[in-house]
Amino acid sequence: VDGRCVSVAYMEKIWHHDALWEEGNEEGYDAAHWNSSSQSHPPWLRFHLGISRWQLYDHKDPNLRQLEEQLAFSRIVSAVQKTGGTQLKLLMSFPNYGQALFKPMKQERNEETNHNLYYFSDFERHNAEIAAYHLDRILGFRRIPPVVGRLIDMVKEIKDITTDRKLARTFFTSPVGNTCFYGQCSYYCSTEHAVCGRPHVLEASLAVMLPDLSLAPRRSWRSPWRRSYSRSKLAQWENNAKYCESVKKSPPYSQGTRLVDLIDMAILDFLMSNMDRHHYETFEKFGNNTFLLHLDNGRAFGRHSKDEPSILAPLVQCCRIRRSTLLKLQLLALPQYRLSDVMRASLSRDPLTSIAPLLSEQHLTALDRRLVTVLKKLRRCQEQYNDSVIYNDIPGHLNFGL
Ligand SMILES: Nc1ncnc2c1ncn2[C@@H]1O[C@H](COP(=O)(O)OP(=O)(O)OP(=O)(O)O)[C@@H](O)[C@H]1O
Ligand SMILES: [Mn+2]
Repeated sequence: VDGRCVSVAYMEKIWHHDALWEEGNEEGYDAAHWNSSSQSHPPWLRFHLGISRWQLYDHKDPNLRQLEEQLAFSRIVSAVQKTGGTQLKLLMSFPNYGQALFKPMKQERNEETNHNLYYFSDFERHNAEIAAYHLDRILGFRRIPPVVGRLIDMVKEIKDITTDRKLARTFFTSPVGNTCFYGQCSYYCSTEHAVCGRPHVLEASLAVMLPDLSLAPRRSWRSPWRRSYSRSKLAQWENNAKYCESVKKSPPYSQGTRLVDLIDMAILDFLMSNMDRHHYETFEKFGNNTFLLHLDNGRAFGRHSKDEPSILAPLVQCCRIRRSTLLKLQLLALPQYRLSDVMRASLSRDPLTSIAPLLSEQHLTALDRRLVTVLKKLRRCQEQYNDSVIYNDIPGHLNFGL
């Protein structure tokens, strides 16, 4: 039983729908002449079919470039608000039936999140979604769906084509003549928090949509290290240094790779300073023995001048790490593979880099500084617990220590 579960359901849907699509085409969409040969599949479908129990896409997946290109350049035929979640998001569709989750630019690249703002009131950043995808891939996790940056014509690609009346009604022209809209959502969807173009061009992130929930249902898990979303209360893990002991004993953390996967996620979040990881998701069909989806990274990369050590609590309190992750971190700490350099190079392939680098140099420097911190914490772990720190997911690998 491997990745096929998602795939089989998908193939069934495609085969059922082929006939329909070839008969009458919806407006703006291409005729779908797909068959069981993957050569005829559009990139988003190849992405869906390639999702496995262990990762979203393969290390050397040749489809990734094509998928990114589709997200960046394919014509947008539909844009409607996506319900669920707290901040404004749009669901965009392409002529080949591919779909993407759109998040608009709300903050300038060099702006740091206000220090008096609680993490749960922070804005989401389009560049954080993009940078998180690159970081996750560089760390070898491949647990974030591909995201690209794109300049959107708010009039031609949203207002003029949307069938979402509620969305269309929130468009207005600002005092200086820029096109703005605010949509409907539970936070920041008001004239004061409108998203405005220059004059109607807007930077945004587009993340490829995962397979529909009806085909590949997902389970949402509360993180044991989630923060208290109250200004006055502390969470259990903040008071109890032995907290990990109880987590380790309780399913699903007591078995398989769930705990080290959670620690991987904590390392990713510490590097990009994301305090907002209250939940994570898995594909239901893969059961408990599967990778964790790292969705919703918009609140990462808010501050470069400050690190947030508490994000590393799962690592510090459990003192455990996958060997593959450790080796990757050690590699990225070497001068010739420096994390900041690899990130800069990787991000430079995103179309929005031509407007401005997606992460400022200060954010890149912060990545290197935080990586040193992670390795320091691991060394301290090994002084304390020796060999039990490394979870050997690469059998046959010789142990050279830290
Ligand atoms: N690429 C994706 N494909 C499919 N579904 C997605 C994708 N990214 C996010 N989602 C779903 O959309 C939901 C809302 O997205 P997201 O968490 O980014 O928005 P949000 O407004 O920040 O939500 P919240 O306030 O609950 O954190 C997520 O819980 C997730 O289930
Ligand atoms: Mn969120």
